[in-house]
Formats: sequence, structure tokens, C-alpha cells
Amino acid sequence: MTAVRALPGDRSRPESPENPAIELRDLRMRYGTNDVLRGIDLTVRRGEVIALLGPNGAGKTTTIEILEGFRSRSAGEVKVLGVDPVQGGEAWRAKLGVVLQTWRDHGRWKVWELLDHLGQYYRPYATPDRDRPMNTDELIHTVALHEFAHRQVKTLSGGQRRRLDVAIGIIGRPELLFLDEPTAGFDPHARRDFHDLVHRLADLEDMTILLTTHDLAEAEKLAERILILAGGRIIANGSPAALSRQVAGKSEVRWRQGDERFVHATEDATDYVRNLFAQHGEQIADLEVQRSSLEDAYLAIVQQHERGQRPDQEVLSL
Ligand SMILES: Nc1ncnc2c1ncn2[C@@H]1O[C@H](COP(=O)(O)OP(=O)(O)OP(=O)(O)O)[C@@H](O)[C@H]1O
Repeated sequence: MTAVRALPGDRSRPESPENPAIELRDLRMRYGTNDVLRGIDLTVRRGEVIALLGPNGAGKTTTIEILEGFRSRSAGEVKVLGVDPVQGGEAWRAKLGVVLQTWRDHGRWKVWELLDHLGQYYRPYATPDRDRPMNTDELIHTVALHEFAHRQVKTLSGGQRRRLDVAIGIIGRPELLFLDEPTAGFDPHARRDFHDLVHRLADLEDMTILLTTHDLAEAEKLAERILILAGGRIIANGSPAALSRQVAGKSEVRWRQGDERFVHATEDATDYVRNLFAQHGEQIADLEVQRSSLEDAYLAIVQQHERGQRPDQEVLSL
């Protein structure tokens, strides 16, 4: 059996604010003549959960693959857990968890055997404060695959397969977890379970998590900070609440007076409702206030960008 050993400096790192999980300076990527990333600057603190949003083809997967060391960048500086991914060795890689958009291998393996086998690769990288790998049975319960533990991977449904992908991504108890569209194909129940899992990983395991998604509700639920990538740059960077407030701005107030229904759009719903009650008091019924959603904000930001109303250089930082 391989001896458990600590990696130099491991214990002090995660808490250090000067030691971000990810640091990008002027990251650029060109495929042939196609400039996909045109200067990305970004710092991700340890323990943050970040959602990377953007239209199809914006470069989200490309960015993640560069951070994971799967793809070489064209230019710029990249540090992931303090290391340039191009030079990242086995010990560095063992601190990352990766859930790619599609894995289509391991079909003949059974779920339990596959996870137990893959976990062995992480054993040499256990540290006093980070036991690696996760216990196989616990892991299988965590991703709710216990009913399928002894089934062959190729017999799993799409959503079950995705949960296995997540299990493979977290088995090494990573410090930094990349999730590329993790819930694509999940039913609502599996999606909710997955969201709980992400919260647990962030809170209990202290993982930094960077995920891409096209599901705005998911981003809002999971992420402390949202980045919108479009036109090769980050065009917005802020909390879901700040993005929603700042961009669309308006809320809808709906109510009923007798048999008549009313709806009014306002930038200050609290003030509007106060005046409404001052004027009509008890006649007001079925009052609802709906704030502009993150989806409204996202669409507005991307549209403004596409119409050229938001200069490339200006990041909406909130
Ligand atoms: N290996 C490659 N060779 C050439 N072009 C590529 C390659 N990989 C990606 N691209 C192009 O780079 C651009 C960004 O692709 P990427 O997959 O990073 O976008 P994305 O934001 O993840 O998209 P989606 O939301 O559709 O998953 C696209 O125009 C794509 O066609």
C-alpha cells in the first residue's frame, strides 16, 4: 500500500487570501483565425462558487479546458492553485476535479468497481487535512447511485451517467472542481439533489467550484458570483442579485381590486406598494411583486453587448 504523505505547503494554502484558486491575466485563445478569447482577466478566491454563463460558442468550455490543462492557450498568464496548468504535474492534477460535458467510456465497468478503481489514483495525494480518495460507498450515496452500484455503466440512463461523471469528478476530494454543464439531462428531482450536493461540497469540503450552465435558475441557486462571457471577453461579473437589480431594474406589481386585475411596472416596488395601500387600503387583494429575473438580466446584458451598446472593454462589475 502506498504511504500517505503531505504535499509541501498544502495546509496553509486554502485559507490564504493572497493565494487565489484561479488567476487569469489577459488570457487569449485563437483557433486558426477565430479569436475565441480576447483578453480574460479574472481572480477566483478559494471557496468561491462561480457560474460562467454565455451564449453557445462563447468560449466557456475552451476557458475551462485551459484551466484544467487540457488545452494550451494562445497567450496570457494563467495560475490555477498557484501553478501554470501547462506545467501542472500529477500532484497538482490530483487537487482538481473535472466533470467534462461528455464522457463516453468505461461502459463495461460496474459503477462501484469503477469508482473504487479510479479512487486509488488519489491515494498517494492524501494530506492530513484532505483524505483522498473519498470512501467509495459514501460517494455512491452522495450522488444517489446506490441502487445502481453493481450495474454496468453502459446500462445507466443519461441522468444516472451524469451523476457518475460527477462522482468521478469529486472522488479525489478536489480543492477546485470544474463542472461543465453538469445537470444537462437531469430530471427536476436529480437536479435538486445535485444542487444540494454542490452546496454540501462548497460548505463541508471547502471546494472552489467553477461551473458552466445555460440554466439561469441553476446559476442563481448555486453561484455566489456570475460571469458572463461574450465576444471573447467577460462582459459582466457580479452576484446574481446585483446583476438582476442593476440591469433590468424594474419589478412588476400585480393586484386585484374587486373584480378588476392590475399590473404595473416600477423601479421602486416598495414605494409603489406603500402608496397603493395608502390610497386603496383594504380594497387591495392578491398582491404580488415580481422582481426582474436573472434571466431578464442575462438576456439584456448579452443583447446590449451584441448591439454594441456595451463596449467590449467595459465590464459590468457589481
Ligand atoms: N478544437 C477546436 N478547433 C477549432 N475551433 C474550436 C475548437 N473547440 C472549440 N472551437 C470553437 O471555439 C468557439 C468556442 O467554443 P466553446 O466550446 O469553448 O464554447 P462554449 O461557450 O463552451 O459553447 P456551448 O455553450 O455551446 O457549449 C466556438 O466557435 C467553437 O466552434
